Amino acid sequence: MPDAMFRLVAPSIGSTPRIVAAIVLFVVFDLVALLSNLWIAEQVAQDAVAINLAGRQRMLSQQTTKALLLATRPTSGESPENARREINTAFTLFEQTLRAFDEGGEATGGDGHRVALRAVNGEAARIVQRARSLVGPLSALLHDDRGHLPGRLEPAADYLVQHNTAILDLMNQLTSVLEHDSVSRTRDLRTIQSGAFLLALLNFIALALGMIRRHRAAEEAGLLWRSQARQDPLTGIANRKAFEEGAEALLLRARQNKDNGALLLLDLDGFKPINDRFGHSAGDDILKAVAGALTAAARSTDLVARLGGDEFILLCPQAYKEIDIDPLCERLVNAISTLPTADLPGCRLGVSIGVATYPDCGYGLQGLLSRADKAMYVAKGAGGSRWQRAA
Ligand SMILES: Nc1nc2c(ncn2[C@@H]2O[C@H](COP(=O)(O)OP(=O)(O)OP(=O)(O)O)[C@@H](O)[C@H]2O)c(=O)[nH]1
Repeated sequence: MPDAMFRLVAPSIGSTPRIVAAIVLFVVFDLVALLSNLWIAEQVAQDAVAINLAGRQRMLSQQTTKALLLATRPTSGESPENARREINTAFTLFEQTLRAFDEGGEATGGDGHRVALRAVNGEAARIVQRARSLVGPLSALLHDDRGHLPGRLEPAADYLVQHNTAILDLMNQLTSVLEHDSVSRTRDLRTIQSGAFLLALLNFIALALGMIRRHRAAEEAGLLWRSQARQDPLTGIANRKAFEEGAEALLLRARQNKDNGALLLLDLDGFKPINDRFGHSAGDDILKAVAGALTAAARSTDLVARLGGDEFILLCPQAYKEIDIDPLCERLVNAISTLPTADLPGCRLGVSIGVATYPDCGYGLQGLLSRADKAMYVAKGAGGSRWQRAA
């Protein structure tokens, strides 16, 4: 991911409180998506029941009409008693369902179980109210004072024949409006669900990016710390620890391959007077210049380090005795003795170099160091600004 985008999406999520906040948000968004899913399923189930019952109202209305006609104008073989029972059952169900649509409450489902209906609203409520006012007179005609079917049903049959089409039409409208409401309610809920899912996803991405960012920062801090722990803070070249690690690995390889090489231990001559006469910072500048001169003179495969004070060291793999080492030492002595000291009048800088070669002095780092140290003191004792190979 490009860095600019990374910064845009996860501006400062790397800190612990922000990661915790992002995890909490992730859980919340996911819960919203889950709950809206359950809510949608529940709504769809309730809508299906309501649509089904609205459809059944048409059938009940037809059934009541037919039974009323049979009860009032019996044809051959039809039992008026059965018809009266059917009127009672069908019309009671019809009325009960219409009331449940209007006021909310229980109705009887197709399988005889009780089902809870929500009161409909909007256009559906207006249709239900119109239907109830249309059915109201019929209800009065079909129930006597004790709530039973009256003896004479002709007025009810006439009323229903007259208004059945209108009632059927209203029940058709109710079914369509309920279907339409259900579709748009489901669509709205889906939008909420998709939004919650999208937010959860974005939050997850931000969270993941935040963690990557945190991981990267920790890695960078570790790298910086490791490089600082291996660097001489004044000169910027490797310190003793880094040199020892690198040299051990190099000498191990050299031992396995039976390679030649050399360890050069360097100690400046005449450094203390610079410090004493011109101050510590003038001495620091000299140490930095020496480090630069050594690095410039060394090959890219050589290890160059400052051991401390005015002591430096070089490990030169695959350096062949005099052929390579003498010219290198000469270059180093010249480079250091010709460092610009114009603003340090009366000071002469030089360097004494002790050289221990391998395999002659062995492949062990400590052995090479001690032989080079002794050789360096011989060079210094002989007046400095020279090199000496270990005996
Ligand atoms: N400016 C500066 N001086 C340092 C630093 N580390 C050590 N020194 C000084 O380096 C000097 C080293 O002393 P010597 O080794 O006697 O210096 P020298 O004059 O070259 O003497 P020989 O080595 O005997 O030739 C001491 O004065 C230390 O205080 C440093 O980081 N910066």
